[in-house]
Amino acid sequence: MHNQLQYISQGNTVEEQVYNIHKALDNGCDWIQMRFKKNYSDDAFTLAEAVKMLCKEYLATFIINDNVYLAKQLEADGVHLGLSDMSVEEARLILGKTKIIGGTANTFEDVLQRTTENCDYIGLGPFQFTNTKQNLSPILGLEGYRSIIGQMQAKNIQIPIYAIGGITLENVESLMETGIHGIAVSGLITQTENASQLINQLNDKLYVTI
Ligand SMILES: Cc1ncc(COP(=O)(O)OP(=O)(O)O)c(N)n1
Ligand SMILES: Cc1nc(C(=O)O)sc1CCOP(=O)(O)O
Ligand SMILES: [Mg+2]
Repeated sequence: MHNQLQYISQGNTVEEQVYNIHKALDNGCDWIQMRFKKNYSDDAFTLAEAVKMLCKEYLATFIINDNVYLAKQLEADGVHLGLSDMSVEEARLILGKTKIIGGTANTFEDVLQRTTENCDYIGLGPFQFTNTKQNLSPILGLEGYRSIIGQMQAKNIQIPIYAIGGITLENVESLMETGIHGIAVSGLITQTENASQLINQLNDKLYVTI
């Protein structure tokens, strides 16, 4: 089963992105989503090459946001697709059966769609307000996760759910209690002054052994 903590990278330049991703890897994050909104530029290819090498060095999972062709070209471990990105079906034809294809969902109806499309996981959000992404869908909050995951359980839908959107360390335990599989975070890890302590604390709350 997939790791429970995904770092979604930030940075306006290749250098900023590499710095932030290296910091996350060097402090214990083992699943990177390269999210570089100049996605179809030469810089994106340069960045993806560097991130692929870093993830190989750290034995981390490497997926790319939006750009399926780049993921294919770099033989990344997979992609994350939003509801207005390439279809999961088309991405699966391009990437093949062994690659990870994650999909965004904002409602239970989206979850049903992602399940029908056979996504490997769902990024369900936004949990709360965040400046990291523009044009957010309606905020879900804890009640939103409880409602959607309750509907999933009623229909025995078992696709892994990752909460995303404005997540802080204080939110993790209550989010995990809703039944999510894990979390995807961006700003929390990018902005921390103590990445090692933060990532250890996040992992302690995520990988709780009963
Ligand atoms: C894990 C995860 N969940 C959701 C998203 C959002 O993807 P998308 O809706 O395509 O928006 P952009 O990230 O492309 O702005 C994600 N990237 N990762
Ligand atoms: C990339 C993304 N997608 C979201 C969604 O709701 O689909 S929220 C989001 C931003 C996540 O970054 P941060 O942890 O800094 O809030
Ligand atoms: Mg997208």
